[in-house]
Amino acid sequence: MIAPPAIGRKSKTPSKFKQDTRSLKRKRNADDLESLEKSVQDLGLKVEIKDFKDLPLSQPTASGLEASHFKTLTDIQSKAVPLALKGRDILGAAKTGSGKTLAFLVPVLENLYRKKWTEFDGLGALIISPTRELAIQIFEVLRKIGRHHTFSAGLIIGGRSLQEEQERLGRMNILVCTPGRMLQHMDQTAAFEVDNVQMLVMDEADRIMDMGFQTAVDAIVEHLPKKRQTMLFSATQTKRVSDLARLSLRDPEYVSVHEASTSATPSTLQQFYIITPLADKLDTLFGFIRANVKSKIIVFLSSGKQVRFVYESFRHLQPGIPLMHLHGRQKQTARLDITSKFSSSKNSCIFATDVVARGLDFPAVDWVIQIDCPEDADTYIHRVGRTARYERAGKAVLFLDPSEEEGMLKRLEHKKVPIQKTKAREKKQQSIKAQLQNMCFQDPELKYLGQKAFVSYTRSVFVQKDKDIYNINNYDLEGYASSMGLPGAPKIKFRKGEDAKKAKNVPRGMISSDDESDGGEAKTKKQEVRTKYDRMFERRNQDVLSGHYSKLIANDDAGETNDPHGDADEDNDFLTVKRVVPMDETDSESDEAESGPAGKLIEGVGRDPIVIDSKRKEKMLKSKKQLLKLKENGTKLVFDDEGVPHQMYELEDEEVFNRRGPAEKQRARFVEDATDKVREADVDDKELAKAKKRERREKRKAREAAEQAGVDDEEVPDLVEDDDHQDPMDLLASLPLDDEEEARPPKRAKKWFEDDSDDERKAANKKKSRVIETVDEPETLEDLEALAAGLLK
Ligand SMILES: Nc1ncnc2c1ncn2[C@@H]1O[C@H](COP(=O)(O)OP(=O)(O)OP(=O)(O)O)[C@@H](O)[C@H]1O
Repeated sequence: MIAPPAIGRKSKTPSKFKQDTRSLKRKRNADDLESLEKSVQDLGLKVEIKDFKDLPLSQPTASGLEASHFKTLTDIQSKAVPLALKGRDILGAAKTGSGKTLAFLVPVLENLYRKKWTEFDGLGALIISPTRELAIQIFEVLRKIGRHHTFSAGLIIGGRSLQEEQERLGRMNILVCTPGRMLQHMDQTAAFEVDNVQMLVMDEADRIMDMGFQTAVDAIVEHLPKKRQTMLFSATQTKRVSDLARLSLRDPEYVSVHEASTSATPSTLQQFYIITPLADKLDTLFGFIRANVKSKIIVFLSSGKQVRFVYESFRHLQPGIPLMHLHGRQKQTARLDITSKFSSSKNSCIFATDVVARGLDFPAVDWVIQIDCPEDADTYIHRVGRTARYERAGKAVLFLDPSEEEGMLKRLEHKKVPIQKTKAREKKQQSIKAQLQNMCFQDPELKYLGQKAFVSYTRSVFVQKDKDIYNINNYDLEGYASSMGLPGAPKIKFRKGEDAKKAKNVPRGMISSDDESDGGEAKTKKQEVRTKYDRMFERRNQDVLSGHYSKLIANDDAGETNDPHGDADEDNDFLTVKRVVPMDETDSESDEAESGPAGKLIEGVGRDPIVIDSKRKEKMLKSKKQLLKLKENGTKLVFDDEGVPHQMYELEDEEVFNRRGPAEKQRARFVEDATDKVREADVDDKELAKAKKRERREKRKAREAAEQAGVDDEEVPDLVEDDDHQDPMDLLASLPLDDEEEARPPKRAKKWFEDDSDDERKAANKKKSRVIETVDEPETLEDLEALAAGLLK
């Protein structure tokens, strides 16, 4: 300790005093750090620590926790935090909603703090999350409990320009990121150094280690220093997480707090399943939502298209509760907006894909409904984990097709998931089939969406690995299509050997679509007799669907391929029907629709047949003018006196040609003759120009003389040249130059965003204008990052 200044001594100057105070503070901090480090070393691992105040934590973390109202530790926290503070590698597994986020964030802040990490030390901790939403959530918790620290923290999840992110990266001490984006930066951002990273954390590690993310994670880990602390957390510990050699964990501590527990899910969670044939599940779901309008509900579906169809159709049916939808193909801004709206809502129902299944912490969710069976028991556990979080109560219902019951129950039992059978109340059941049919008839876009949803659902079932649960032949697909309001089930051919998990993570565009098999053709019941109504229905929708029609309707002649990316909204390559049509088949769409868009090869004269493999070509064929471009150019012929046609330029007989001398001489003579002709013509032109000039001068003189003499215009012979005789050169000279085109309205620069002034213009051009999609930067993300700067004092 430094002794206080003795009384009576000569008082110090203010600057000297300031210096002393600073060094005093520094010394005290060093002492504090030393004693903190000692406390951490002495921390016994046998005693269970209940309160955060009993942990050897720095003042900034302690006050951050207190300000966020975290007092007592959860089970996973009390086991994992002391170990992690001591620098041990951790493999943590604990039930959903049990507080894993703090279990790694507290050690991240503390360990960097004790290492006296500053902005000059660069990146100290990297936290990887499988989804953007989860990354944002982790970042928010970090911001809350780290508010009194001086570290800088960043969120690297895409959604803004790479360059913008690059500028920030160099300054970050703690990064929360998604694997793909992180890897992109490691490869492309020169100033981004990861050599100093002390801690690597993976939240929802099993998902990150899933197929698809594996390569990205491997590459990231390769960039990181070998000597570091690694922590993996998940709600379900799978074999893959235990396969740790590739992550170079050093003698990791397995912290699995609920291993001995009789259930893998929180005890406050009530779980039910209901047997509902595929063809009835929309009815059952609607009945359920109608009966629970005063609740907060999450409904899980298998694909983005399923989500969109159910959302759009239920919205029209107005069940009496606010509806939302969330899937991976929405823009980042929309996703953030919806997530926060659902978080703050009291009663609402959100339709979602597994993008929200992991880690997301929505407060006070009453029900989790899984209308499409999850791909495995782990996914089931993560989905139901969105309710009954941190000691709250919650309920979950799983819809099972009769064919899925046995297999799924076996899997759940194996994973220690207690679930009871229940039944929907007959009274509450309500069929919405007729309404959906009517809606699809009225709204072709909805019908199209339904077709896509049907296809993506069928595909999702087909690609499932667990054939004990999923067998495409067991489902009543025709009945399902009809329950969606569709006039029939689109026929689909599938590809063999697809992996559902892999397909989920692989980026679009990486899939080849041509190795198809007849494998499991969608089971369609006996061909129903098509009524007049059916035909009318199909015809009515052709205008809107024509572009999509060929992709969705079965075609036995032209091959169809199945893209495993049902989620891809614009997956035009999903069912691509390559048609070969004659060039003049422009009006044949309706006929074709009646008979099915069968592929025909019509050979155009002297030209290859046109293959319609893009929207652009299809559009082109509709316009005669455009079509002309595709046609062969005509040949101009000259007829002689006998009426015999000749080409415009016919080659002279070689002998006649040779008789006139060698080719080189003939060429020289031709050039000479041509030069003479041009010269003569030039002389004539000059003569003519001179004469005209003279004439104009004379006319001008005569006009001036007449004006001086005071003669009326009428009396003067017509001296003004009429337009017909105007000199073409003068006329040319009078035309505006390119850059003088003031009269012409300037072309509007292309805009990729809209501003306020656009509103007025749009209102004026309402009918004509095309909607320009806004490509806004995600506001909430910016806000978040601005807030993160709060960490950087
Ligand atoms: N010590 C604590 N005291 C009070 N509340 C806590 C504590 N730790 C976590 N919570 C709260 O519990 C909820 C769940 O925490 P968290 O999201 O970390 O769970 P999780 O285990 O990561 O869940 P999942 O496996 O679903 O990702 C959060 O709302 C969080 O604020």
